[in-house]
Amino acid sequence: MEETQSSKVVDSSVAAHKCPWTPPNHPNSFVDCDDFEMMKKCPYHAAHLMLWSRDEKPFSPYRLEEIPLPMQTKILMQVRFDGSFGFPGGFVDEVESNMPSTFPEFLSLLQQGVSRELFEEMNFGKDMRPSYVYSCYPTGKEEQVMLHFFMCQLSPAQMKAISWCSIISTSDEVVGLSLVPLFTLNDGRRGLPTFLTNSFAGNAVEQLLKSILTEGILSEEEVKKAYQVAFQLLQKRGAGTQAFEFIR
Ligand SMILES: O=c1[nH]cnc2c1ncn2[C@@H]1O[C@H](COP(=O)(O)OP(=O)(O)O)[C@@H](O)[C@H]1O
Repeated sequence: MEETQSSKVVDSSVAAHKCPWTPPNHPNSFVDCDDFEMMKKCPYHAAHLMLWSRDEKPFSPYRLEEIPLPMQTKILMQVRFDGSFGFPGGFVDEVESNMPSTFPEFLSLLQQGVSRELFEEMNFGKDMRPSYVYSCYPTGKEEQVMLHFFMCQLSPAQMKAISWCSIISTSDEVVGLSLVPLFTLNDGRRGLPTFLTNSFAGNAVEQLLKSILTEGILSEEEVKKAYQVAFQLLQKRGAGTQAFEFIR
């Protein structure tokens, strides 16, 4: 099909976040989408948000002295009611019931939706305007959900405040908060590889890895290695590779 220039979303912030590498052996294929005409045709839209911060001074989380390089970055994920990990966010009903005609309006609704979800789930960030990263959809599903991903960099103080805010949140969809271990310990498996063997909602693991790469938090080599070790760990457990067969 021929693409017209107008149907393509031309947005420099999207190009800036293009992932240089897609995880191999990705059993669920999620296809990147930057075509607004296609987005408009999709009946369901969900938006999720990665909150992260960069501390000036490196720190060793969990008082583990064996961490080869102390962490400087914190990435927040949540443990959902179903036991899987994901980012704050959810379905954005506003775009489903009233699809705007332009991409900027559409983005603005998604931003409002994801901030509203964040506030509901974590009691934080009501008026936040997070940056758009990219959109994609899962293939091979009858009911199509377009997944839109946003990021917002917080100050270290805001990041600290979040855990307090979430304690008083009344949401029953979130059962815990977690920082992502952004290191691999000397045995080559504890840390990020082990974290990646958890179950993740939607394409959260891909969103996480893309963000780590595009923000230069870890090198491509480190991310690839962690992903490969996680995959081997799951196979060794005889548990298949469920963590990579994302939950919808
Ligand atoms: O962190 C995430 N990243 C990507 N997709 C996710 C994440 N969490 C949930 N999803 C997917 O987004 C859609 C909406 O799920 P979610 O549980 O967030 O919505 P809800 O809270 O509005 O019910 C589902 O298709 C789910 O698989």
